[in-house]
Amino acid sequence: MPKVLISDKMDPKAAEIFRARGVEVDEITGKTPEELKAIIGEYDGLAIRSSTRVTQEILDAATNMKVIGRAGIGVDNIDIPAASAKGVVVMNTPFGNSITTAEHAIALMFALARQLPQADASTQAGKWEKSKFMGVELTAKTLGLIGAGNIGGIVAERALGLRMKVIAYDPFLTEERAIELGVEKVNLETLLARADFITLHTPLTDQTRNILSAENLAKTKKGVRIINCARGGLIDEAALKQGLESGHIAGAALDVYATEPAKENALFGTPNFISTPHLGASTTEAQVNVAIQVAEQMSDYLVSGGVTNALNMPSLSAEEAPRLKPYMALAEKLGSLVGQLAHGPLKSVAIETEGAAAELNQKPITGAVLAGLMRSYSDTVNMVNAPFLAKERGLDVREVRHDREGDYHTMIRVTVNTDEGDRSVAGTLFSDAAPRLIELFGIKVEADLVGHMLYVVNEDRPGFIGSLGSLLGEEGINIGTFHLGRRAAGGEAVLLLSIDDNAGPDLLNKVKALPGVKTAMALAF
Ligand SMILES: NC(=O)c1ccc[n+]([C@@H]2O[C@H](COP(=O)([O-])OP(=O)(O)OC[C@H]3O[C@@H](n4cnc5c(N)ncnc54)[C@H](O)[C@@H]3O)[C@@H](O)[C@H]2O)c1
Ligand SMILES: O=C(O)CC[C@@H](O)C(=O)O
Repeated sequence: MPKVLISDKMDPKAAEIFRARGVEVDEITGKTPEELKAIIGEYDGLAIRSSTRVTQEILDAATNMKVIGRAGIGVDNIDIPAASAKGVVVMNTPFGNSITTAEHAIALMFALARQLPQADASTQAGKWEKSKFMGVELTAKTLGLIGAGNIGGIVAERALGLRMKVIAYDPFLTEERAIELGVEKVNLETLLARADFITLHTPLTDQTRNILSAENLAKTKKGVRIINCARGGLIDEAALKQGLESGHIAGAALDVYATEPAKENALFGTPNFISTPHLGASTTEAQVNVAIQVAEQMSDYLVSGGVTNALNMPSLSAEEAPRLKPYMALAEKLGSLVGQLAHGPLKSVAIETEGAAAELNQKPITGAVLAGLMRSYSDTVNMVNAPFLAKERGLDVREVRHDREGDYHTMIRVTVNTDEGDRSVAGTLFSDAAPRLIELFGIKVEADLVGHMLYVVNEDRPGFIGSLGSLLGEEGINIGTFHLGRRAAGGEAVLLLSIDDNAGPDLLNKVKALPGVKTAMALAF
Protein backbone atom coordinates (compact mmCIF):
# COMPACT_ATOMS: atom_id res chain seq x y z
CA MET A 1 0.00 0.00 0.00
CA PRO A 2 1.50 3.40 -0.93
CA LYS A 3 2.27 5.69 1.98
CA VAL A 4 1.91 9.48 2.07
CA LEU A 5 3.12 12.08 4.54
CA ILE A 6 1.10 15.27 5.08
CA SER A 7 3.73 17.65 6.47
CA ASP A 8 1.77 20.94 6.61
CA LYS A 9 -1.53 21.75 8.27
CA MET A 10 -4.23 20.58 5.89
CA ASP A 11 -7.98 20.11 6.04
CA PRO A 12 -8.83 16.62 7.45
CA LYS A 13 -10.60 15.82 4.17
CA ALA A 14 -7.17 15.12 2.62
CA ALA A 15 -6.37 12.26 5.03
CA GLU A 16 -9.94 10.91 4.68
CA ILE A 17 -9.60 10.74 0.91
CA PHE A 18 -6.16 9.13 1.00
CA ARG A 19 -7.45 6.39 3.32
CA ALA A 20 -10.63 5.85 1.34
CA ARG A 21 -8.54 5.33 -1.78
CA GLY A 22 -6.19 2.78 -0.29
CA VAL A 23 -3.29 5.05 0.60
CA GLU A 24 -1.75 4.94 4.07
CA VAL A 25 -1.26 8.41 5.51
CA ASP A 26 0.66 10.05 8.35
CA GLU A 27 0.06 13.66 9.38
CA ILE A 28 3.22 15.01 10.96
CA THR A 29 3.51 18.79 10.84
CA GLY A 30 6.05 21.29 12.15
CA LYS A 31 9.15 19.17 11.55
CA THR A 32 12.53 20.83 11.02
CA PRO A 33 14.32 20.00 7.74
CA GLU A 34 16.62 17.61 9.64
CA GLU A 35 13.65 15.82 11.24
CA LEU A 36 11.88 15.61 7.89
CA LYS A 37 15.01 14.18 6.26
CA ALA A 38 15.11 11.43 8.87
CA ILE A 39 11.60 10.16 8.08
CA ILE A 40 10.98 11.06 4.44
CA GLY A 41 12.54 7.86 3.08
CA GLU A 42 9.47 5.86 4.23
CA TYR A 43 7.04 7.71 1.99
CA ASP A 44 5.85 7.39 -1.61
CA GLY A 45 4.12 10.76 -1.53
CA LEU A 46 4.43 14.10 0.26
CA ALA A 47 1.46 16.47 0.58
CA ILE A 48 2.37 20.04 1.53
CA ARG A 49 1.18 23.64 1.65
CA SER A 50 3.68 26.50 1.81
CA SER A 51 5.58 25.75 5.03
CA THR A 52 7.51 22.62 4.02
CA ARG A 53 10.49 23.40 1.82
CA VAL A 54 11.29 20.51 -0.50
CA THR A 55 14.97 21.03 -1.19
CA GLN A 56 17.54 18.90 -3.03
CA GLU A 57 18.65 17.57 0.37
CA ILE A 58 15.15 16.47 1.31
CA LEU A 59 14.73 14.88 -2.11
CA ASP A 60 18.05 13.02 -1.74
CA ALA A 61 16.71 11.46 1.44
CA ALA A 62 13.32 10.70 -0.16
CA THR A 63 14.39 7.39 -1.61
CA ASN A 64 10.87 6.07 -2.27
CA MET A 65 9.27 9.35 -3.27
CA LYS A 66 7.05 9.27 -6.35
CA VAL A 67 4.86 12.33 -6.02
CA ILE A 68 4.80 15.68 -4.24
CA GLY A 69 1.42 17.38 -4.05
CA ARG A 70 1.08 21.08 -3.26
CA ALA A 71 -2.33 21.90 -1.80
CA GLY A 72 -2.30 25.33 -3.38
CA ILE A 73 -0.85 27.13 -6.37
CA GLY A 74 2.68 28.42 -5.77
CA VAL A 75 5.38 25.78 -6.00
CA ASP A 76 8.33 28.00 -5.19
CA ASN A 77 8.91 25.97 -2.01
CA ILE A 78 9.69 22.89 -4.15
CA ASP A 79 12.94 22.37 -6.06
CA ILE A 80 11.18 21.20 -9.24
CA PRO A 81 14.33 20.59 -11.34
CA ALA A 82 15.71 18.40 -8.54
CA ALA A 83 12.38 16.53 -8.26
CA SER A 84 12.24 16.05 -12.04
CA ALA A 85 15.80 14.78 -12.11
CA LYS A 86 14.80 12.21 -9.49
CA GLY A 87 11.68 11.23 -11.40
CA VAL A 88 9.30 12.62 -8.80
CA VAL A 89 6.04 14.08 -10.12
CA VAL A 90 5.18 17.52 -8.74
CA MET A 91 1.50 18.48 -8.74
CA ASN A 92 -0.38 21.54 -7.57
CA THR A 93 -4.07 22.45 -7.32
CA PRO A 94 -4.24 25.46 -9.60
CA PHE A 95 -7.85 26.57 -9.11
CA GLY A 96 -8.94 25.51 -5.62
CA ASN A 97 -7.99 28.74 -3.84
CA SER A 98 -8.18 31.29 -6.69
CA ILE A 99 -11.53 32.85 -5.72
CA THR A 100 -10.50 33.07 -2.08
CA THR A 101 -7.21 34.76 -2.94
CA ALA A 102 -8.89 37.16 -5.37
CA GLU A 103 -11.37 38.05 -2.62
CA HIS A 104 -8.46 38.72 -0.24
CA ALA A 105 -6.94 41.13 -2.78
CA ILE A 106 -10.28 42.92 -3.10
CA ALA A 107 -10.62 42.99 0.71
CA LEU A 108 -7.17 44.57 1.01
CA MET A 109 -8.09 47.10 -1.67
CA PHE A 110 -11.12 48.17 0.38
CA ALA A 111 -9.03 48.13 3.56
CA LEU A 112 -6.53 50.50 1.92
CA ALA A 113 -9.18 52.76 0.44
CA ARG A 114 -10.88 53.24 3.83
CA GLN A 115 -7.95 52.55 6.22
CA LEU A 116 -10.08 49.94 7.94
CA PRO A 117 -7.43 48.31 10.19
CA GLN A 118 -6.14 51.69 11.37
CA ALA A 119 -9.67 53.01 11.97
CA ASP A 120 -10.57 49.85 13.85
CA ALA A 121 -7.50 50.05 16.10
CA SER A 122 -8.07 53.74 16.81
CA THR A 123 -11.78 53.35 17.57
CA GLN A 124 -11.20 50.40 19.87
CA ALA A 125 -8.56 52.48 21.63
CA GLY A 126 -11.34 54.94 22.47
CA LYS A 127 -10.04 57.73 20.19
CA TRP A 128 -13.02 58.35 17.85
CA GLU A 129 -10.78 60.00 15.20
CA LYS A 130 -13.54 60.57 12.63
CA SER A 131 -11.73 63.29 10.69
CA LYS A 132 -8.44 61.34 10.54
CA PHE A 133 -9.76 58.54 8.36
CA MET A 134 -10.89 60.21 5.16
CA GLY A 135 -11.01 57.53 2.47
CA VAL A 136 -11.29 57.28 -1.31
CA GLU A 137 -14.00 55.64 -3.45
CA LEU A 138 -13.14 52.72 -5.67
CA THR A 139 -15.77 53.59 -8.27
CA ALA A 140 -14.19 55.04 -11.44
CA LYS A 141 -10.67 54.46 -10.14
CA THR A 142 -8.15 52.62 -12.33
CA LEU A 143 -6.97 49.23 -11.09
CA GLY A 144 -3.68 48.01 -12.62
CA LEU A 145 -3.31 44.23 -12.65
CA ILE A 146 0.19 42.87 -12.96
CA GLY A 147 -0.57 39.30 -14.03
CA ALA A 148 -3.99 38.43 -15.42
CA GLY A 149 -4.14 34.65 -15.02
CA ASN A 150 -6.61 32.75 -12.82
CA ILE A 151 -6.54 35.05 -9.80
CA GLY A 152 -5.89 38.26 -11.74
CA GLY A 153 -8.86 37.38 -13.98
CA ILE A 154 -11.18 36.93 -10.98
CA VAL A 155 -9.94 40.19 -9.41
CA ALA A 156 -10.67 41.94 -12.72
CA GLU A 157 -14.21 40.57 -12.80
CA ARG A 158 -14.89 41.69 -9.22
CA ALA A 159 -13.29 45.12 -9.78
CA LEU A 160 -15.39 45.70 -12.90
CA GLY A 161 -18.42 44.91 -10.77
CA LEU A 162 -17.27 47.70 -8.44
CA ARG A 163 -17.30 50.01 -11.48
CA MET A 164 -13.52 50.34 -11.61
CA LYS A 165 -11.57 50.68 -14.85
CA VAL A 166 -9.18 47.71 -15.13
CA ILE A 167 -5.90 47.78 -17.03
CA ALA A 168 -3.58 44.77 -17.17
CA TYR A 169 0.07 44.12 -17.83
CA ASP A 170 0.71 40.48 -18.68
CA PRO A 171 2.96 39.57 -21.62
CA PHE A 172 1.05 36.30 -22.08
CA LEU A 173 -2.42 37.87 -22.11
CA THR A 174 -3.93 37.71 -25.60
CA GLU A 175 -6.04 40.58 -26.96
CA GLU A 176 -9.00 38.15 -27.17
CA ARG A 177 -8.70 37.19 -23.51
CA ALA A 178 -8.31 40.85 -22.51
CA ILE A 179 -11.56 41.65 -24.35
CA GLU A 180 -13.25 38.64 -22.77
CA LEU A 181 -12.15 39.86 -19.31
CA GLY A 182 -13.15 43.44 -20.08
CA VAL A 183 -9.69 44.80 -19.32
CA GLU A 184 -7.37 47.04 -21.30
CA LYS A 185 -4.04 45.37 -22.09
CA VAL A 186 -1.20 47.83 -21.50
CA ASN A 187 2.56 47.78 -21.10
CA LEU A 188 4.16 48.07 -17.67
CA GLU A 189 5.12 51.74 -18.07
CA THR A 190 1.53 52.67 -18.88
CA LEU A 191 0.19 50.66 -15.99
CA LEU A 192 2.58 52.31 -13.56
CA ALA A 193 1.69 55.77 -14.83
CA ARG A 194 -2.10 55.30 -14.87
CA ALA A 195 -3.12 53.00 -12.01
CA ASP A 196 -4.69 54.35 -8.81
CA PHE A 197 -4.43 50.84 -7.32
CA ILE A 198 -1.91 48.19 -8.38
CA THR A 199 -2.42 44.53 -7.54
CA LEU A 200 0.09 41.79 -8.26
CA HIS A 201 -0.91 38.31 -9.47
CA THR A 202 2.14 36.72 -11.06
CA PRO A 203 4.34 33.87 -9.92
CA LEU A 204 7.82 34.78 -8.67
CA THR A 205 10.16 34.15 -11.60
CA ASP A 206 13.41 35.67 -12.85
CA GLN A 207 11.26 38.03 -14.94
CA THR A 208 8.88 39.07 -12.16
CA ARG A 209 11.33 39.26 -9.26
CA ASN A 210 11.40 42.90 -8.10
CA ILE A 211 8.94 43.91 -10.82
CA LEU A 212 8.00 46.78 -8.49
CA SER A 213 11.61 47.88 -8.04
CA ALA A 214 12.62 51.29 -6.64
CA GLU A 215 12.83 52.53 -10.23
CA ASN A 216 9.36 51.25 -11.16
CA LEU A 217 7.80 52.45 -7.91
CA ALA A 218 9.10 55.92 -8.74
CA LYS A 219 7.16 55.74 -12.02
CA THR A 220 3.83 55.14 -10.29
CA LYS A 221 1.15 57.81 -10.01
CA LYS A 222 1.39 59.91 -6.83
CA GLY A 223 -1.11 58.53 -4.32
CA VAL A 224 -1.04 55.00 -5.71
CA ARG A 225 -2.11 52.13 -3.44
CA ILE A 226 -0.42 48.74 -3.85
CA ILE A 227 -1.63 45.24 -3.00
CA ASN A 228 0.40 42.04 -3.12
CA CYS A 229 -1.32 38.70 -2.52
CA ALA A 230 0.94 36.81 -4.91
CA ARG A 231 4.52 36.32 -3.79
CA GLY A 232 7.06 38.17 -1.68
CA GLY A 233 10.01 39.20 -3.83
CA LEU A 234 7.82 40.91 -6.43
CA ILE A 235 8.25 44.26 -4.61
CA ASP A 236 11.38 45.97 -3.33
CA GLU A 237 10.25 46.22 0.29
CA ALA A 238 12.80 48.93 1.26
CA ALA A 239 11.74 51.12 -1.67
CA LEU A 240 8.08 50.54 -0.78
CA LYS A 241 8.76 51.74 2.77
CA GLN A 242 10.46 54.86 1.43
CA GLY A 243 7.56 55.53 -0.94
CA LEU A 244 5.07 55.21 1.94
CA GLU A 245 7.12 57.46 4.20
CA SER A 246 7.52 60.13 1.52
CA GLY A 247 3.77 60.03 0.83
CA HIS A 248 4.26 59.21 -2.88
CA ILE A 249 2.58 55.88 -2.17
CA ALA A 250 -0.71 56.42 -0.31
CA GLY A 251 -0.95 52.87 1.00
CA ALA A 252 0.27 49.34 0.63
CA ALA A 253 -1.21 46.02 1.73
CA LEU A 254 0.96 42.93 1.70
CA ASP A 255 -0.05 39.34 2.33
CA VAL A 256 3.31 37.97 1.23
CA TYR A 257 6.91 38.92 2.04
CA ALA A 258 10.41 38.42 0.73
CA THR A 259 11.16 36.41 3.88
CA GLU A 260 8.45 34.28 5.46
CA PRO A 261 7.30 33.77 8.09
CA ALA A 262 7.64 37.56 8.40
CA LYS A 263 7.85 37.82 12.15
CA GLU A 264 9.95 40.95 11.69
CA ASN A 265 9.92 43.28 8.71
CA ALA A 266 11.12 46.84 8.17
CA LEU A 267 7.68 47.71 6.80
CA PHE A 268 5.91 46.97 10.07
CA GLY A 269 4.75 50.22 11.67
CA THR A 270 5.13 52.27 8.46
CA PRO A 271 2.24 54.70 7.94
CA ASN A 272 -0.59 53.42 5.72
CA PHE A 273 0.83 49.93 5.65
CA ILE A 274 -1.50 46.95 6.12
CA SER A 275 -0.25 43.46 6.68
CA THR A 276 -1.70 39.94 6.73
CA PRO A 277 0.29 36.73 7.36
CA HIS A 278 -0.03 34.95 3.96
CA LEU A 279 -3.77 34.54 4.40
CA GLY A 280 -4.67 34.70 0.71
CA ALA A 281 -5.78 31.08 0.56
CA SER A 282 -7.08 30.88 4.12
CA THR A 283 -10.80 30.28 3.89
CA THR A 284 -12.62 27.14 4.88
CA GLU A 285 -13.86 26.72 1.32
CA ALA A 286 -10.43 27.07 -0.32
CA GLN A 287 -8.72 24.78 2.19
CA VAL A 288 -11.35 22.08 1.71
CA ASN A 289 -11.03 22.47 -2.09
CA VAL A 290 -7.26 22.18 -2.19
CA ALA A 291 -7.14 19.34 0.38
CA ILE A 292 -9.66 17.27 -1.59
CA GLN A 293 -7.98 18.05 -4.89
CA VAL A 294 -4.44 17.25 -3.77
CA ALA A 295 -5.46 13.98 -2.11
CA GLU A 296 -7.47 12.87 -5.14
CA GLN A 297 -4.68 13.73 -7.57
CA MET A 298 -1.95 12.07 -5.51
CA SER A 299 -4.04 8.93 -4.87
CA ASP A 300 -4.85 8.66 -8.59
CA TYR A 301 -1.17 8.74 -9.37
CA LEU A 302 -0.06 6.34 -6.64
CA VAL A 303 -2.89 3.87 -7.15
CA SER A 304 -3.63 3.94 -10.88
CA GLY A 305 -0.98 6.11 -12.55
CA GLY A 306 -3.38 8.97 -13.46
CA VAL A 307 -1.64 12.33 -13.68
CA THR A 308 -3.47 15.65 -13.18
CA ASN A 309 -2.00 19.14 -12.79
CA ALA A 310 1.59 17.93 -12.82
CA LEU A 311 4.17 20.61 -13.44
CA ASN A 312 6.82 18.24 -14.75
CA MET A 313 4.82 15.65 -16.65
CA PRO A 314 1.96 15.55 -19.19
CA SER A 315 -1.53 14.88 -17.82
CA LEU A 316 -3.02 11.40 -17.92
CA SER A 317 -6.52 10.86 -16.60
CA ALA A 318 -7.30 8.03 -14.18
CA GLU A 319 -9.64 6.61 -16.89
CA GLU A 320 -6.94 6.77 -19.56
CA ALA A 321 -4.23 5.28 -17.35
CA PRO A 322 -5.43 1.63 -17.43
CA ARG A 323 -5.96 1.77 -21.22
CA LEU A 324 -2.50 3.20 -21.73
CA LYS A 325 -0.75 0.84 -19.33
CA PRO A 326 -0.07 -2.04 -21.77
CA TYR A 327 1.02 0.43 -24.46
CA MET A 328 3.40 2.07 -22.03
CA ALA A 329 4.81 -1.36 -21.13
CA LEU A 330 5.32 -2.09 -24.85
CA ALA A 331 6.81 1.37 -25.45
CA GLU A 332 9.23 0.99 -22.55
CA LYS A 333 10.37 -2.44 -23.74
CA LEU A 334 10.95 -1.18 -27.28
CA GLY A 335 12.86 1.83 -25.96
CA SER A 336 14.90 -0.42 -23.74
CA LEU A 337 15.64 -2.88 -26.58
CA VAL A 338 16.82 -0.24 -29.01
CA GLY A 339 18.75 1.53 -26.22
CA GLN A 340 20.62 -1.70 -25.41
CA LEU A 341 21.33 -2.55 -29.03
CA ALA A 342 22.22 0.84 -30.52
CA HIS A 343 25.90 1.72 -30.48
CA GLY A 344 27.34 5.21 -30.12
CA PRO A 345 25.70 8.42 -28.97
CA LEU A 346 22.04 8.73 -29.80
CA LYS A 347 21.18 11.76 -31.92
CA SER A 348 17.47 11.42 -32.43
CA VAL A 349 14.55 9.16 -31.68
CA ALA A 350 11.32 8.88 -33.65
CA ILE A 351 8.28 7.25 -32.05
CA GLU A 352 5.67 6.20 -34.61
CA THR A 353 2.25 4.86 -33.70
CA GLU A 354 -0.29 3.13 -35.90
CA GLY A 355 -3.81 1.74 -35.39
CA ALA A 356 -5.18 1.77 -31.82
CA ALA A 357 -1.93 3.20 -30.40
CA ALA A 358 -2.25 6.25 -32.66
CA GLU A 359 -5.59 7.13 -31.07
CA LEU A 360 -4.14 7.39 -27.57
CA ASN A 361 -2.45 10.23 -25.69
CA GLN A 362 1.07 10.11 -27.21
CA LYS A 363 2.96 11.86 -24.41
CA PRO A 364 2.93 8.94 -21.95
CA ILE A 365 3.95 6.58 -24.77
CA THR A 366 6.86 8.88 -25.61
CA GLY A 367 7.76 9.17 -21.91
CA ALA A 368 7.81 5.37 -21.62
CA VAL A 369 9.96 4.93 -24.76
CA LEU A 370 12.42 7.50 -23.45
CA ALA A 371 12.47 5.89 -20.00
CA GLY A 372 13.34 2.53 -21.61
CA LEU A 373 15.90 4.14 -23.88
CA MET A 374 17.60 6.15 -21.15
CA ARG A 375 17.80 3.20 -18.77
CA SER A 376 21.16 2.36 -20.33
CA TYR A 377 22.41 5.73 -19.04
CA SER A 378 20.72 6.00 -15.66
CA ASP A 379 19.35 3.59 -13.07
CA THR A 380 16.96 6.14 -11.67
CA VAL A 381 15.27 7.08 -14.90
CA ASN A 382 11.47 6.94 -15.18
CA MET A 383 8.77 8.50 -17.29
CA VAL A 384 9.02 11.77 -15.39
CA ASN A 385 12.72 12.47 -15.69
CA ALA A 386 13.35 10.70 -19.03
CA PRO A 387 12.24 13.67 -21.19
CA PHE A 388 14.51 15.96 -19.12
CA LEU A 389 17.44 13.56 -19.43
CA ALA A 390 16.82 13.26 -23.18
CA LYS A 391 16.81 17.05 -23.50
CA GLU A 392 19.96 17.35 -21.41
CA ARG A 393 21.66 14.94 -23.81
CA GLY A 394 20.51 16.94 -26.81
CA LEU A 395 18.38 14.06 -28.11
CA ASP A 396 15.93 15.18 -30.78
CA VAL A 397 12.56 13.48 -30.05
CA ARG A 398 9.86 13.19 -32.74
CA GLU A 399 6.36 11.73 -32.46
CA VAL A 400 4.59 10.52 -35.63
CA ARG A 401 1.00 9.33 -35.55
CA HIS A 402 0.00 7.33 -38.68
CA ASP A 403 -3.54 7.20 -40.02
CA ARG A 404 -2.85 4.17 -42.20
CA GLU A 405 -4.03 0.61 -41.53
CA GLY A 406 -1.10 -1.77 -40.99
CA ASP A 407 -0.75 -5.55 -40.64
CA TYR A 408 -1.42 -5.25 -36.90
CA HIS A 409 -4.37 -3.65 -35.10
CA THR A 410 -1.85 -1.57 -33.20
CA MET A 411 1.84 -0.88 -33.56
CA ILE A 412 4.59 1.23 -32.04
CA ARG A 413 7.87 1.71 -33.89
CA VAL A 414 10.95 3.28 -32.31
CA THR A 415 13.76 4.45 -34.56
CA VAL A 416 16.97 5.86 -33.18
CA ASN A 417 19.67 7.60 -35.15
CA THR A 418 23.32 7.13 -34.17
CA ASP A 419 26.63 7.46 -36.01
CA GLU A 420 25.79 4.05 -37.50
CA GLY A 421 22.56 5.36 -39.07
CA ASP A 422 18.94 4.54 -38.27
CA ARG A 423 18.07 1.50 -36.12
CA SER A 424 14.42 0.58 -35.77
CA VAL A 425 12.33 -1.82 -33.68
CA ALA A 426 8.57 -2.31 -33.71
CA GLY A 427 6.07 -4.05 -31.47
CA THR A 428 2.41 -4.74 -30.98
CA LEU A 429 -0.03 -5.86 -28.30
CA PHE A 430 -1.57 -9.29 -28.63
CA SER A 431 -5.16 -9.87 -27.60
CA ASP A 432 -4.04 -10.65 -24.03
CA ALA A 433 -2.53 -7.12 -23.96
CA ALA A 434 0.92 -8.71 -23.80
CA PRO A 435 3.64 -6.68 -25.52
CA ARG A 436 5.40 -8.49 -28.42
CA LEU A 437 8.33 -7.48 -30.53
CA ILE A 438 7.47 -7.88 -34.23
CA GLU A 439 10.43 -6.35 -36.03
CA LEU A 440 14.06 -5.88 -35.15
CA PHE A 441 16.34 -3.82 -37.40
CA GLY A 442 14.24 -4.63 -40.48
CA ILE A 443 13.95 -8.38 -39.70
CA LYS A 444 10.55 -9.82 -38.81
CA VAL A 445 10.85 -11.66 -35.50
CA GLU A 446 8.11 -12.24 -32.98
CA ALA A 447 9.26 -12.30 -29.37
CA ASP A 448 8.32 -11.59 -25.77
CA LEU A 449 10.85 -9.20 -24.29
CA VAL A 450 11.16 -10.58 -20.76
CA GLY A 451 13.84 -11.14 -18.16
CA HIS A 452 17.32 -12.13 -19.32
CA MET A 453 17.75 -12.60 -23.05
CA LEU A 454 20.51 -13.52 -25.42
CA TYR A 455 20.63 -11.69 -28.74
CA VAL A 456 22.61 -13.28 -31.54
CA VAL A 457 23.09 -12.14 -35.14
CA ASN A 458 24.54 -14.83 -37.39
CA GLU A 459 24.74 -16.01 -40.95
CA ASP A 460 21.72 -18.15 -41.72
CA ARG A 461 23.32 -21.57 -42.27
CA PRO A 462 22.27 -25.16 -41.49
CA GLY A 463 23.30 -26.56 -38.13
CA PHE A 464 23.79 -23.23 -36.36
CA ILE A 465 20.81 -23.55 -34.06
CA GLY A 466 21.98 -27.01 -33.04
CA SER A 467 25.49 -25.83 -32.21
CA LEU A 468 24.18 -22.87 -30.18
CA GLY A 469 21.75 -25.19 -28.33
CA SER A 470 24.60 -27.63 -27.53
CA LEU A 471 26.83 -24.82 -26.28
CA LEU A 472 24.13 -23.47 -23.97
CA GLY A 473 23.40 -26.99 -22.75
CA GLU A 474 27.10 -27.59 -21.99
CA GLU A 475 27.19 -24.29 -20.08
CA GLY A 476 24.15 -25.31 -18.04
CA ILE A 477 22.00 -22.50 -19.48
CA ASN A 478 18.31 -23.22 -19.57
CA ILE A 479 16.45 -21.78 -22.57
CA GLY A 480 12.97 -20.40 -21.83
CA THR A 481 11.81 -19.20 -25.22
CA PHE A 482 13.44 -19.16 -28.62
CA HIS A 483 12.63 -16.67 -31.39
CA LEU A 484 14.13 -16.66 -34.83
CA GLY A 485 13.97 -14.26 -37.77
CA ARG A 486 15.99 -13.79 -40.94
CA ARG A 487 16.36 -11.18 -43.62
CA ALA A 488 16.38 -13.80 -46.44
CA ALA A 489 17.27 -17.49 -46.73
CA GLY A 490 21.04 -17.75 -46.32
CA GLY A 491 21.26 -14.04 -45.28
CA GLU A 492 21.51 -12.43 -41.87
CA ALA A 493 19.51 -14.12 -39.12
CA VAL A 494 18.53 -12.93 -35.64
CA LEU A 495 18.01 -15.12 -32.60
CA LEU A 496 16.42 -13.94 -29.38
CA LEU A 497 16.45 -16.44 -26.54
CA SER A 498 15.08 -15.95 -23.09
CA ILE A 499 17.39 -17.61 -20.58
CA ASP A 500 17.15 -18.15 -16.83
CA ASP A 501 20.30 -16.22 -15.93
CA ASN A 502 22.22 -13.29 -17.25
CA ALA A 503 24.62 -14.24 -20.07
CA GLY A 504 28.05 -13.32 -18.66
CA PRO A 505 31.13 -12.28 -20.69
CA ASP A 506 32.54 -15.86 -20.83
CA LEU A 507 29.38 -17.26 -22.35
CA LEU A 508 29.12 -14.35 -24.79
CA ASN A 509 32.71 -14.96 -25.95
CA LYS A 510 31.94 -18.63 -26.52
CA VAL A 511 28.81 -17.74 -28.51
CA LYS A 512 30.78 -15.21 -30.55
CA ALA A 513 33.35 -17.93 -31.34
CA LEU A 514 30.70 -20.15 -33.00
CA PRO A 515 31.06 -20.18 -36.79
CA GLY A 516 28.92 -17.56 -38.57
CA VAL A 517 28.19 -15.45 -35.44
CA LYS A 518 28.44 -11.70 -36.08
CA THR A 519 27.19 -10.36 -32.75
CA ALA A 520 26.16 -11.76 -29.38
CA MET A 521 24.81 -9.60 -26.58
CA ALA A 522 23.07 -10.04 -23.25
CA LEU A 523 19.83 -8.11 -22.88
CA ALA A 524 17.69 -7.51 -19.80
CA PHE A 525 14.06 -6.37 -19.50
N1 LIG B 1 -1.40 34.74 -1.02
C1 LIG B 1 -1.76 33.51 -1.19
O1 LIG B 1 -2.05 32.79 -0.26
C2 LIG B 1 -1.85 32.96 -2.58
C3 LIG B 1 -2.85 32.06 -2.88
C4 LIG B 1 -2.94 31.55 -4.17
C5 LIG B 1 -2.01 31.94 -5.11
N2 LIG B 1 -1.02 32.80 -4.78
C6 LIG B 1 -0.05 33.24 -5.78
O2 LIG B 1 -0.71 34.07 -6.72
C7 LIG B 1 0.03 34.06 -7.93
C8 LIG B 1 -0.91 34.00 -9.12
O3 LIG B 1 -1.65 32.80 -9.13
P1 LIG B 1 -2.58 32.42 -10.36
O4 LIG B 1 -3.32 31.21 -9.98
O5 LIG B 1 -3.32 33.59 -10.84
O6 LIG B 1 -1.48 32.02 -11.42
P2 LIG B 1 -1.66 31.96 -13.00
O7 LIG B 1 -0.54 31.15 -13.50
O8 LIG B 1 -3.04 31.60 -13.37
O9 LIG B 1 -1.43 33.47 -13.43
C9 LIG B 1 -0.17 34.08 -13.40
C10 LIG B 1 -0.16 35.13 -14.49
O10 LIG B 1 1.07 35.83 -14.42
C11 LIG B 1 1.45 36.13 -15.73
N3 LIG B 1 2.86 36.46 -15.83
C12 LIG B 1 3.90 35.60 -15.89
N4 LIG B 1 5.05 36.30 -16.03
C13 LIG B 1 4.70 37.60 -16.03
C14 LIG B 1 5.45 38.81 -16.15
N5 LIG B 1 6.78 38.80 -16.29
N6 LIG B 1 4.79 39.98 -16.10
C15 LIG B 1 3.44 40.01 -15.97
N7 LIG B 1 2.66 38.90 -15.89
C16 LIG B 1 3.30 37.72 -15.90
C17 LIG B 1 1.10 34.87 -16.50
O11 LIG B 1 1.00 35.13 -17.88
C18 LIG B 1 -0.24 34.50 -15.89
O12 LIG B 1 -1.30 35.04 -16.62
C19 LIG B 1 0.99 32.89 -7.80
O13 LIG B 1 2.26 33.39 -7.48
C20 LIG B 1 0.47 32.12 -6.62
O14 LIG B 1 1.49 31.43 -5.98
C21 LIG B 1 -0.93 33.33 -3.54
O1 LIG C 1 -1.27 27.25 1.56
C1 LIG C 1 -1.36 28.45 1.81
O2 LIG C 1 -1.83 28.91 2.83
C2 LIG C 1 -0.89 29.47 0.77
C3 LIG C 1 -1.12 29.03 -0.61
C4 LIG C 1 -0.73 30.02 -1.64
O3 LIG C 1 0.42 30.69 -1.38
C5 LIG C 1 -0.65 29.36 -3.00
O4 LIG C 1 0.26 29.66 -3.76
O5 LIG C 1 -1.56 28.57 -3.30
